[in-house]
Amino acid sequence: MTKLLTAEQMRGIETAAIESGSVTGLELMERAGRGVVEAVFAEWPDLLQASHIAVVLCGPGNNGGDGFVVARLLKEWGWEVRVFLYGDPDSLPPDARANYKRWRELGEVTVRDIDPASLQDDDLAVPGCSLIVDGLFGTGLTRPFRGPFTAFAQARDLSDKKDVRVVAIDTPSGLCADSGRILDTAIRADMSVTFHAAKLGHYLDRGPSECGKIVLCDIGLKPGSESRPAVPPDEIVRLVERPAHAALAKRADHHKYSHGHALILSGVPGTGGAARLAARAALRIGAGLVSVVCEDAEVAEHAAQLTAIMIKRANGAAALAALLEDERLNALCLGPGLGVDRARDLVPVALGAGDPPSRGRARSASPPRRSVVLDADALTAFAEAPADLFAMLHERCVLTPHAGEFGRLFPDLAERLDATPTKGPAYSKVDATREAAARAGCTILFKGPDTVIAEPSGQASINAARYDRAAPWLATAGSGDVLAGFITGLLARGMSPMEAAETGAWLHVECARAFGPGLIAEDLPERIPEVLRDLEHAAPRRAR
Ligand SMILES: NC(=O)C1=CN([C@@H]2O[C@H](COP(=O)(O)OP(=O)(O)OC[C@H]3O[C@@H](n4cnc5c(N)ncnc54)[C@H](OP(=O)(O)O)[C@@H]3O)[C@@H](O)[C@H]2O)[C@@H](O)CC1
Ligand SMILES: [K+]
Repeated sequence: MTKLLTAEQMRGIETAAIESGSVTGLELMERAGRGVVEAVFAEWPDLLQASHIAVVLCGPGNNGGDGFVVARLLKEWGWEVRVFLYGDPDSLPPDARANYKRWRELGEVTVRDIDPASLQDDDLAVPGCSLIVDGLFGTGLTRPFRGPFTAFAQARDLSDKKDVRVVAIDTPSGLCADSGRILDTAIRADMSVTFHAAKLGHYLDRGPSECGKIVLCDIGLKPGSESRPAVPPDEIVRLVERPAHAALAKRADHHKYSHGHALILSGVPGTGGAARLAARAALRIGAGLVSVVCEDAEVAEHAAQLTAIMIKRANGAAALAALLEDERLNALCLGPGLGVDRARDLVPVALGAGDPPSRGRARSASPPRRSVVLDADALTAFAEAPADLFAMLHERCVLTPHAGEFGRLFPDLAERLDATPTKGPAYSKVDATREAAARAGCTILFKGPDTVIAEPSGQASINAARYDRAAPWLATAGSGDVLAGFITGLLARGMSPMEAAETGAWLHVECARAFGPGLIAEDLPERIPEVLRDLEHAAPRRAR
């Protein structure tokens, strides 16, 4: 499991380790600085071949302390190093001050007031500079600050070397470690070296754009003891990773009904393509049977296009309710191409929230807990009255909003997420998705390149289509319909909502990456066989 931490969680782990006596803060800082230098040489081996010139920008906290360690190590390597401290040397925290003093035995420090009005940026134009080290702010960024960032921008622009590289210590300064949001302005790094575990901000929002490449440096912090972990496991956000092949494999002794029957509800004639995309995705991901549900007038359109996928007729809410008396139909998908009017009629029935409104019968005492994915129009249909939807949702539901749909159902959360952050830690997409899941009472998958998945218990994960999993071609019409279909198919196969959402999101990105440029939504389900084969080959071989 790849865990992602908040700044506070990281401080908790650091404090627990120091208090246990297993390590000192000074040792951690030394390992952090050394890790940065090793990462620089590993990433840019040409810098090893001769001595170079570096500019090291240090801030008023321990991030600055790491900067002084880096400066010392580069100097010992034979480099010429120019160090700038933004802050008062006498106010540095103890470990940073110790490293400031060690550096001062080797070289000068240009001290700057952190008041931007006093900046003398010309000094930063260091001829021949090959490397800029950003040690201004890390996990302790609490508010927007422009001064050193202006200075940094000038250092980069004024450098006469066009290939000057920028390494950020822990996080690019100005980037909120918890949310990936920028407090006013940020340094853009080519590489960010972070310690013990990546932070949420490395993967959320603007994080991936500002961090360059992420390098994880082990500074020897041991996990907390099982009985008293420094961070409760439930509070840790996970990065969604490659699913186990066993979770997706089919057993030889199973038949099609062992893998469930997924229903995809479709809309008026001419809009059925989205439902067919979702249905194809559900079938490819391994649902035993998949049916598109439509009204009489839409049968011809679907029949002309579908073969393995069946067609079931249901003219209106009462007919759907009758259809759903068959309990083998265990997963439903509503939304892709459904139309908001039809969604308003059918969503309550799909959720087992009583019979169709027109019949007016009392709500069933124990509605069937069938898995239901709501996407697109099925979400927009409740924009005027989200509470009505939340009252019907249950624990087997998954909502898959993009940012616009999220804003329609959770306008207050979206507003907080959209507001310009004025202090750190800023409100994050993880915060918003967790609150939304708690309010809705079901799993929420909040789409984007930084897809966040959360369930009402607070468990949360990020499926990042960034860094080495970037999939820009996923931004194409119908891609969301396919994702909804993948999740529905996995639910039909018996996965929990959280597992289905995570696995579906991971496979969605993997299929896009397997296809590459030129991808359209139709291509995504067709890549599933290749992706499943790769998973099988990556799985550890069983002992004979
Ligand atoms: N945790 C670990 O295990 C390890 C951590 N390590 C390193 O420590 C880093 C965290 O150090 P940190 O906590 O001292 O925070 P840091 O980012 O240096 O900034 C705090 C200072 O900045 C100030 N300040 C903030 N915003 C400001 C603004 N806008 N404008 C002006 N000032 C502002 C803030 O002032 P205050 O808010 O207190 O008034 C405070 O003085 C971490 O990222 C990693 O690099 C490693 O050594 C290895 C082990
Ligand atoms: K930094």
